[in-house]
Amino acid sequence: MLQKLPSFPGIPGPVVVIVMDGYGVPKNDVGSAIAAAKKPTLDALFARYPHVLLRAHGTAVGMPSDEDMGNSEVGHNAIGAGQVYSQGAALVAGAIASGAIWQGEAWQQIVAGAKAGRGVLHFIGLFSDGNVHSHIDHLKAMVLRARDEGVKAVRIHALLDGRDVPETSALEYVEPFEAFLTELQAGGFDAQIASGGGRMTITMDRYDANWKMVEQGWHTHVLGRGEQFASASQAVRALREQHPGTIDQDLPAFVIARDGQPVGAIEDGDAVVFYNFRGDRAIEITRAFEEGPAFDKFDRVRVPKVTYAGMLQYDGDLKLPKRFLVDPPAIRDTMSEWLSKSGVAQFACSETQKFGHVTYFWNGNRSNKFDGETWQEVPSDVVPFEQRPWMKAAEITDAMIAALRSGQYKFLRCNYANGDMVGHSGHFRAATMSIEAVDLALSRLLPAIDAAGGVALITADHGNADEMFELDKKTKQPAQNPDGSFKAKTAHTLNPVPLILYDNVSGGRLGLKAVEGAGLSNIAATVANLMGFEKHDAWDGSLLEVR
Ligand SMILES: O=C(O)[C@H](O)COP(=O)(O)O
Ligand SMILES: [Mn+2]
Ligand SMILES: [Mn+2]
Repeated sequence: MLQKLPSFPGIPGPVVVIVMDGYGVPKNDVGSAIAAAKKPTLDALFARYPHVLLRAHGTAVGMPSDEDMGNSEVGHNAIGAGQVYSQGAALVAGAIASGAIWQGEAWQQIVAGAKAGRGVLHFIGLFSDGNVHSHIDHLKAMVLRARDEGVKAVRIHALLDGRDVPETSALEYVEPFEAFLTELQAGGFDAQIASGGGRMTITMDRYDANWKMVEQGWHTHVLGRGEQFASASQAVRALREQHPGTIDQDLPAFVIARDGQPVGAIEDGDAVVFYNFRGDRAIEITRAFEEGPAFDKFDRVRVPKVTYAGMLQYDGDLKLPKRFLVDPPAIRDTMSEWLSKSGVAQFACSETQKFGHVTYFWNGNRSNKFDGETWQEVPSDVVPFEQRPWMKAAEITDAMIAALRSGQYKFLRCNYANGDMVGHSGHFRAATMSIEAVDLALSRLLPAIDAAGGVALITADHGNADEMFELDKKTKQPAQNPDGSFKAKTAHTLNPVPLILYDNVSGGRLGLKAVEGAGLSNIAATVANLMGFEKHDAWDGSLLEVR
């Protein structure tokens, strides 16, 4: 049980944490869909309520360096755990640098598995240096090590990014990598890219939103079925010509073939490493490889008997995958666990695309609930979100209002996906509308919090819609394409995020302290204090000021 604060009994009603996914605060408003949006509710919040800025990127959320942007996993982990853990990106880089990864049983089984079969080791994963789900340097290190350990053939199944890195940057990764593999071939080692496709087209679905993507990925990587090309760089060029204006993340699948035969279908006796370290978009394909005949998400046609490993364990409760190369961060003492132990009934809600963020990531990458938690998922549309920038903001709000009115919950949390999911599309106008949808939602939700005698902390997990164009490094103005159009930016930003205390119950007693270096990990303690609890010892400090 958390201890009671001696000096403050807590607010009368519930505490609500509202995460506006992808809502950063930029230094200047050039290219900010947030600045361009009509958002009277948010404007009033910033004008009239206590607020501070929080760090949401780099080392403040456990990334290797302050050059690394934040992302939903590390952001929600930090909010939910109240602590900063070294995250997958840093853990994998460290395990490679120290060599610990090669000593691990999982890597040794992968190499032994490949050698015992046809001698083929496959790597499937996101092909960029975005460092959100994966890093291409990790892939390179594994290819080299496999060669040094005597694996005969490596096949790479490359998911094109354009979402955590510039939107049409695929060839900047593919071409040097092809050259790198060609050099290795000279030594008699057979390494090739075997298949691929845009990450939003195949394989990397999340939270059961669209298993068709995974089915298509299985057909591409495992069965070797699909449109054939001679190389990955040729595939990218040809597909761009066939689908003008399509950015990397949305490019169709491709298969590399010689004489009509796929060069890297996955067969019995092969070894497979899914080299993404982040779990949300790795779980479904992992299930397809690991589950037995009861698997019913799609018809796998053929299920090769392979030695399979994930880069990390993606779900600690489901033990998924069974074999993994690097231990995930051991996230302990989360806010949900300790509020649960303190008898606080908790409600969590988002739409499918962010549902796991506000439940599984929030709870330290665990898919099981703590006692007293209720989770509500609003099904997301399965469309490109620039076509529906309002997404399910209204329905999430309905669910939150109903939960508040029920009087059952002392702590509620939700995630509005809009700024992030629409921000990733690179569509400026749609992104402004996405922020307007969140603003409208807040205008309905906040009065319901007042009616319940509660307060809200309104924040975000990282930026996205706050910078919709790549900025020229020198001029800080939007960079231009040769045809004069602006270069859209689809990735997250390095900007801080707001923390607003919406409080109409304390009569002005409550405020927020501006603390140098404060970040997302300071929210849990702030929530605890608002409820009249001391923070857990493991949590970073509270920002609540009680006058
Ligand atoms: O998975 C994604 O959609 C992006 O790589 C990162 O977005 P998220 O961290 O906000 O989910
Ligand atoms: Mn996010
Ligand atoms: Mn995002």
